[in-house]
Order: sequence, then C-alpha cells, then structure tokens
Amino acid sequence: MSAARQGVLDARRIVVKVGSSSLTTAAGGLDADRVDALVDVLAKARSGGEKEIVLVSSGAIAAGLSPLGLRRRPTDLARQQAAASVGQGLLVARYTASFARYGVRVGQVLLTTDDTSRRAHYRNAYRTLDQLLAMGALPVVNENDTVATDEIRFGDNDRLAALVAHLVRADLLVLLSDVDGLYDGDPSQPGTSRIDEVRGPEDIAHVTIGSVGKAGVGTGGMATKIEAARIAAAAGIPVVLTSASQAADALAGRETGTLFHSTGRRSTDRLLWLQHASAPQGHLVLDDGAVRAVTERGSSLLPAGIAAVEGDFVAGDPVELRAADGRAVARGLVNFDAKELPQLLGRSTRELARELGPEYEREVVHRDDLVLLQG
Ligand SMILES: Nc1ncnc2c1ncn2[C@@H]1O[C@H](COP(=O)(O)OP(=O)(O)O)[C@@H](O)[C@H]1O
Ligand SMILES: N[C@@H](CCC(=O)OP(=O)(O)O)C(=O)O
Repeated sequence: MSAARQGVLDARRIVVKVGSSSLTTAAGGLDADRVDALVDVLAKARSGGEKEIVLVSSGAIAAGLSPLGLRRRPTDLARQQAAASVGQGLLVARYTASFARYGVRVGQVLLTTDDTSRRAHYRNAYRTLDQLLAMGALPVVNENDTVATDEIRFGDNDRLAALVAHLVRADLLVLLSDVDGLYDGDPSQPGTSRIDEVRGPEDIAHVTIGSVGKAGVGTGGMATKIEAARIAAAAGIPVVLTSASQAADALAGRETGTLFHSTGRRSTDRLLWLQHASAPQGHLVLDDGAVRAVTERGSSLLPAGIAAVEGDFVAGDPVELRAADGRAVARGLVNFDAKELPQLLGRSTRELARELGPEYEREVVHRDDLVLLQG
C-alpha cells in the first residue's frame, strides 16, 4: 500500500460527504436501500471504536420532491427551500432508523455560512460537533437550506464538506458521488479515463468538466468537487473522491477513486471559512498606505486609511477590502455598522475616542479577523 493510501487507512477522524445522486431513486425520493448500504459501510468503519465519522449528506431537496408532488428539482429558491424542509426531516429519519440497526445515535447539524464566519458561531459549531463525536454519536450535517438566502448560501455541499473537515480537524475527507472518481473529461463520453492521484493543480490542468450527473438532482457537479478537494488539500487534509458503492474500499485504503494529496499545512484557522464561505455584505475602499499596511505588514485596518464605504452591513458582517482601483485585496469582519463609518473615515482613533467616546478607539477590521486574497 502506498504511503498516501496508508494515510487514508490510518485516518482517525473522517468527514464523508454523500451527494443527492447517491441517495435517491431515478423516480425521485429517497432510496432506502442505498441509504442502508452507505450506513452499513460507515457503521462498520467506526465499529472498532478507533474512527470517528462526520457525515455531510445532501439529498434534502431531492427527498422532498415527490412528497410535494414536484416532478423535478425547482429552480426558484422558495420551492427548493420548501422541498428541503420536507426532505431534511425524511432524510434524518431515514439515517436515524438505519444507524439504529447498529445502535448508533445520529445528531442533525444544520449550518449556514453566517454561522461559520462569525467567531462565536464558529466556536459553537466546532464544540457541538466535537461533543457529538465524544459522546459516540454520528453527526449528519447539511446546509440549513430553509433559512439560507441566495446571498449567503453555500449552495453546494462539496465546499461545505471541505470546510467542515477543516472545522473538525479531520484527517481525511471522502467525497462520494455517482461517479467513481475524477475523469479527464465527461465520463459519459467514450475515451475518457479516471485520474488516480492529484498532487497539485498541474495534474488536473487538462481535465474538462461535463454537465451535472444524469439524475439531475445534484447541484455542483464535478467543478465543486474539485474546488472542495483543493480547499481541503490546501488545509492539509487529503481527499478521496469515489462512488458511494466503493466507499468501503476507499475507507480501507484500497486503490480506488481519485486521491488528492494534501498540499498545505494543517491549521485550525477559522479564516478559511471567511475566505471560502462568506459572502461580503459590502466593501471598504482603502487608500494606498492602508493597502500596504494590511497586505505587506499584516496590520489591522484603521479608520484613517479608509476612503469610502459601500453596502448595508452591520458590525460583525464580512466585508471586502478594496484598493482604490477596485481590486479586492482582503476580506474581513467589520467592527462597525455601515451607517456609523462615514463620520470616522480618514480620522485617527485617538481623535475619535476623544470626540465620540472610548468605544471608537478601535480598528475597523482587526488583523485577526482579516484574510488576504491572492493575486
Ligand atoms: N471530468 C469529470 N469527471 C467525473 N465526473 C464528471 C466530470 N464531468 C462531469 N461529471 C459528472 O459529474 C457528476 C457528479 O456531480 P453531481 O451530480 O453534482 O454529484 P453529487 O450529487 O454526487 O454531488 C457525475 O455523475 C458526472 O457525470
Ligand atoms: N443542501 C442541499 C444539497 C445541495 C448539494 O450540494 O447537492 P449535491 O450536489 O447532490 O451534493 C440538499 O440537501 O438538497
């Protein structure tokens, strides 16, 4: 066994993501047999007590379609949310019954991007997941589809799974789909072949991506899986992408699917979420000195360096930091409401504190709440 597959086999804390297409029937609705088959694999993998598994499961919208008399996945958010509301209950009920065959308790965890960009929410999400695992339960995570708006949606569970893997400090991310790996072209076309290992972007530069799977119930297709694998690998977490029917082989470290080697160092930095999950609620235009201070010296952003404010945000929201030419240079959590900021711009914090009160002697974006954007 290669060292990388040995690493897969040795992984202790594993996030497994399963797509809608692997859980539903062609006619629509949950496929109880496929859920049971997946649960069999996961329950066995953790039965020795050495492995902890977090399941990120899609399928809420797909599961809610036929009970609501919908023939296909709706395109409008309101009906998707209605379907998710009905389907999520059915999905978790199905997992609960299926894992009960092994005496395993299931805990539902629904996340939005908002929950995970803010420090307190992020800590809570981590604590809940960690506690569930410590108590021997198996968390089943999905996006909280019924409250997420278009602006704040993850929209695809592949990226959510990568961020959850980072959040729980997983040793491995397994992405299960209806296709047994990443192909160099649309696998429904003849002449395409599976890529066994990806060590960096150069290994997939030639890949072309076809349409979303035949069932049409998934959302992201292959593009979001590649993006998810890139995020996880860069955060030090290897990824195996394969089909749900090969989940047992993948967890056993056998040569199946596509293995993405980790490319970066592990970190527990919640700023990964800020970078990949949050939708900025506005932007701050920085003068040249502030751009340099933030990007080159790692400084906090002070009111003196801000030239303009755009957007309707409140304190704690994610905002984009832009240079005068419009280039986005960073993203951060802002400490003031949009309507408070105009009176502070271009002024020193000492002067503001003297005039407006000590609560104004603070950074607009603290460097601990700030992530630089590349390029
Ligand atoms: N280069 C490619 N390699 C593998 N699969 C691809 C590729 N291009 C397109 N696909 C399609 O992506 C589909 C998986 O995406 P999706 O249906 O969103 O899955 P899921 O519901 O599991 O998240 C596969 O069924 C496959 O047909
Ligand atoms: N939260 C949505 C999942 C959307 C999604 O990413 O679906 P998929 O591409 O099948 O993983 C649901 O449960 O239907």
